[in-house]
Amino acid sequence: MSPLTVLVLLIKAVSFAVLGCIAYLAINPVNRWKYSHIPGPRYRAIFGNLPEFRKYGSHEFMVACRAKYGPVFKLWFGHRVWVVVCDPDLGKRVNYKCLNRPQIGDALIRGPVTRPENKGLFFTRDDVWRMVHRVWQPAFYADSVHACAPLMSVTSRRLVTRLQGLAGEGRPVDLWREVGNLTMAIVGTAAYGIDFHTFDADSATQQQPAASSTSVKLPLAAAVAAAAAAGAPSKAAQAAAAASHLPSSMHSGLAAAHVDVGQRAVGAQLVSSAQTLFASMGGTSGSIYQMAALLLPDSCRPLVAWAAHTFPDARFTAVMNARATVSSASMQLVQQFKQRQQQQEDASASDDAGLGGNAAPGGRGRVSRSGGAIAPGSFLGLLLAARGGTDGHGLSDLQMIMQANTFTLAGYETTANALAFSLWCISTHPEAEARLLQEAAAAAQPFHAYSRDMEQQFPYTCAVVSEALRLYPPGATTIREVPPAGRPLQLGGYAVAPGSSVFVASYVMQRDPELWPRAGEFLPERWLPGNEHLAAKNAAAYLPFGSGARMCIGYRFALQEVRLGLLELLSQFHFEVQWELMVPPPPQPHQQQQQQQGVEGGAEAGDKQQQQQQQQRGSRALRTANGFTLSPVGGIWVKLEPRVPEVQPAV
Ligand code: HEM
Repeated sequence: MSPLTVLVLLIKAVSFAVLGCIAYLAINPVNRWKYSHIPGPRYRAIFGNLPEFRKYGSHEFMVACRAKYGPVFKLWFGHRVWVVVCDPDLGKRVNYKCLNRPQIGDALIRGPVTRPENKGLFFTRDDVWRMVHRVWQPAFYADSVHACAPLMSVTSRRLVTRLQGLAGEGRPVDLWREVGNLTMAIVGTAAYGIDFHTFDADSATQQQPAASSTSVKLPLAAAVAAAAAAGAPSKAAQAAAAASHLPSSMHSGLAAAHVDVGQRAVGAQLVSSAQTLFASMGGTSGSIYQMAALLLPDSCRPLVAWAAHTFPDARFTAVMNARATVSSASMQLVQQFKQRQQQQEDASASDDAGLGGNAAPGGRGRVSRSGGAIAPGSFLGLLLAARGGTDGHGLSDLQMIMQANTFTLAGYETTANALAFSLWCISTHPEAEARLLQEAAAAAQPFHAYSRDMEQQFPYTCAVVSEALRLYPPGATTIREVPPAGRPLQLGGYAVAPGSSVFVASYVMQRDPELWPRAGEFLPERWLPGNEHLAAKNAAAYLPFGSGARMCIGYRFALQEVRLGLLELLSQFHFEVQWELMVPPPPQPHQQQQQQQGVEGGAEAGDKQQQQQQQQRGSRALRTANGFTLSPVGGIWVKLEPRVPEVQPAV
């Protein structure tokens, strides 16, 4: 055979292989057959239901699918199938029966962080999850959380001071971003005992209204050049480099050159990086590579990861930089903590026994443990004291960094969204605002003094938060994987195959008119005694923090933070929503159908007027996107109106 013939044969073979792959992806025979018994929208090659997710948001598209297909249906995310459950009892079954989440968050990650023992709590599985969960738990015992109440109030008041300054300038502010500065500051003090300086005028994240808010300022652009010239990396730098997928020399440079947890700029860097990471994790928003990794079968992931790391686009680079920033900060926190620990051990070796090796707030002194609870700022002490790492002794630097990353990110985004949504609900419901103010005014300050009995002392405030979390759950779905080695999971008459990804659609259930009286209305009263007629018809229809063993570990902490933040902020300001700066919601699938029917059927003038009114009301709604979390699109723009005590509304 001549070389030319071999070449031609080779080209033909490769062409056939490529065409075969494309045909396989387009037809997707295995998944279509495997899930053919479950109802849902028709399969569309390559993209699946991605266009609908982009147009309406996956959460609103699920609402429409629930109405059309019933409580169990499937959706197509490219090649992949999601089985979606919108029934409270079935949802509970999924969350309680399945322990693990599918590995959907880290499609392009390479290196040691992909090892099961190095994942953050959210993505750990099986025995590693059990070990890591046990390590985290004391930080969220009731006593540990109550101990954080004063610093939550004090930090909220620092935001009040910042907002007072901004109010003087008279320009609108994005409340969502402002409360993001607050929740990141609380992570700093409550978890690490460190002031991240998120409120400093020269540090706090600057905001622009919707049109320009999509551009992300990269905090590391300047540092990368310096990083490249960095010297030999430390062990912890190598660990952090692995966590962020940058060469360790570069990472050690990043740590030295740019991210310094002792510096005032760190707060803005962390907030900006967290925003970049969450914005990219939605599946419909990240880089082209992230999208491809989610749409294509698992077998294509190594190829996509190779392409992403070899020819990174701007968004992928931004995500990598953001990961580097967060990991670099965690790395320094761990290093500093260990140094302080060592100094303390040297200074008082005789005190060591029985104290558990934790640091007090800010790393000064020792933590007092009562009933297993820990003092604020001691999270790293828990990690350091942990046993059960890979060598059976303790957690490695990389494991500690990954857990710290998870605390920082999980503690920032969801809580910021929950507080922003609560403030938005109150700002658009004056009667609820008046009632909340009345409750706040009746209590002696400081609010945090009541942290142990918030529900007795501030029932209406707590009801507002519960109702905001019902309408706008930052975790709009919980996700589980049917155990790959087990039997199919029976869900409402459908056998769901082992290894399937199942989404429990909290957002859909929490707004379902069959499950909630006056489901679409913001009615805090439904959470108060005497209003049982407004309560959920099935308690399992409410799961803003998930359910089962994998439910949110930080729920108590988050509720306390949001309630105190709400009281502190609302006692000082009325927030006037700036509608002209808000991004209007798109027509929803069901509304669009109704409109089309109206036009085709030659609707009367009265109907048109009604439609217009509906549209106007719709444009006064809040546009949300469901990425990794549910968040307000383009922010929540308000004018700050400081309250003057004598004009506080009387009820
Ligand atoms: C209002 C704020 C918050 C909301 C709405 C929220 C919601 C959720 C939801 C829905 C889940 C998944 C539960 C499931 O799959 O059943 C979750 C898990 C988790 N949350 Fe939160 N969360 C909030 C605040 C926090 C805070 C402050 C932290 C603290 C660092 C935190 C840390 C975590 C972690 C580590 C997990 C994974 C737990 C595990 O898998 O064992 N969350 N959260």
